[in-house]
Amino acid sequence: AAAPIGVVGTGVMGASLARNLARNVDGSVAMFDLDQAKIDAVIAAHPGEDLVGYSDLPDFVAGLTSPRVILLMVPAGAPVDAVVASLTPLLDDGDIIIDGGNSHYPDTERRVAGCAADGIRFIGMGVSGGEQGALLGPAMMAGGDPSVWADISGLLEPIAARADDGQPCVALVGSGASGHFTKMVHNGIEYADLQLIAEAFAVLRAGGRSGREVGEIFAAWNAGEGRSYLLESAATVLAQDDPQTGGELIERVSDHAKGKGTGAWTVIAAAEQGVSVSVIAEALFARSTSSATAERAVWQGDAPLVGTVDLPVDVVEHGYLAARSIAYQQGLALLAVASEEFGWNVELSQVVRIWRAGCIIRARFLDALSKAYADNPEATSFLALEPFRTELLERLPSLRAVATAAMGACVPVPALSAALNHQAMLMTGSLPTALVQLLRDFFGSHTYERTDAPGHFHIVWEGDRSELRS
Ligand SMILES: O=C(O)[C@H](O)[C@@H](O)[C@H](O)[C@H](O)COP(=O)(O)O
Repeated sequence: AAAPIGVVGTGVMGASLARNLARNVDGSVAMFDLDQAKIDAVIAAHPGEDLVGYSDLPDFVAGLTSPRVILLMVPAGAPVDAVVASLTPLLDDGDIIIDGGNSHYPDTERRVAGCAADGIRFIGMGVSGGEQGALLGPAMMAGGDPSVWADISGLLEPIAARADDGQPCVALVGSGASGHFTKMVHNGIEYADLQLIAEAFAVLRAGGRSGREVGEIFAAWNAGEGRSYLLESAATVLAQDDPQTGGELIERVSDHAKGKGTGAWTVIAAAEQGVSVSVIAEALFARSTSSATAERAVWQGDAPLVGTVDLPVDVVEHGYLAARSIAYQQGLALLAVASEEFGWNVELSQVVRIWRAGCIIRARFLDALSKAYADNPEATSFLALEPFRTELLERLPSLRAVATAAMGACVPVPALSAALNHQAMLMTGSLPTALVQLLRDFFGSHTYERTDAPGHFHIVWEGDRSELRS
């Protein structure tokens, strides 16, 4: 019998999603890969799972029910365009292509329009959760036409992660490329939280603890209000022995951090939208600096600056939690501004509801956050809403203590301090950026605004220094 859905790509995510679908949809799941051996390997490894493999694209397309639903799980960029170009001539009006990879949202906008011209309905959908998530229940953020969603939601809801209230962590978050933009922001927040955990790790280690001891502290934090997948994962990996030396694995892992692009895209989108995602940006640049081998080598001969940091563990915990909430707020602010800019009608309560399970940035506080957004859909910042406002104000002294102590001991904490600086700027009545404005007027006649009169003003700096109003 023909399959209700087909998956292109048998990599980690593609194969895991196909198997998850095979367990949850009525009928078989078609899988396509140019390499028949890869297909055979996946199917042979999972006998009894209703998977049908193809390495001939026309056969694969013919093996699908109509309207055809094809989920692409291939690397972002040219591979997606190549598959779409091969599929298009084989598909009929109304057939659906879902791009489930980490595609860049402008590419998705282009592909939606391109496919529409051929009568094909293209939808971009962010999928989060890694291999285990894809297999057992990912979080999925789709963006596009509600009529397309109506045709695919029945296939996707059964495979999605379930939050504690039983709701599937999948939805149409908005129109256009909002699905991939939401996933990009998810990844940006992931970058920030990974870096914040790494900095908390460095501060606790600078207090003379071993990696294993810090792991136990993270396990304790994970048992509390800060509960999250990344804290749980940090506790797990820090408890890992090195299979080669028997010592702590963390001691043998290179500190050169890599990235595949979604963090950079988030920072670029934020710069274009005029939104500060400084915590995410510092996390991105920390990866760049960690991998600046030649420049780091220049300083390796000099005496290390790093001193010791002696702080109560709960102060570090509260500092970390404050910075984490600021990173989430920065990401969600970017999503709100972009949704406005592009007319996507993204509801933040819906996005946060999806992030409660299955995805990498899932965390306990998202339950309360999705409720807070549902009650306050127009909220500018969730940190202005209770209980988050009071929590942040209570934790800010800890964030200041951690950032100050760390910087005093030259333990690099770019993300923690970015969070502190960002919040401090929001809470400061008059910022020194007034001088930036005046200097821009001085060297570039860019004009400035006054706090006591509407309009734009300019000083005739090279003349009689009179003030002109425009
Ligand atoms: O949500 C997820 O399942 C992950 O975010 C996933 O998408 C992937 O692991 C990231 O792309 C890693 O990104 P970097 O390689 O850039 O760290």
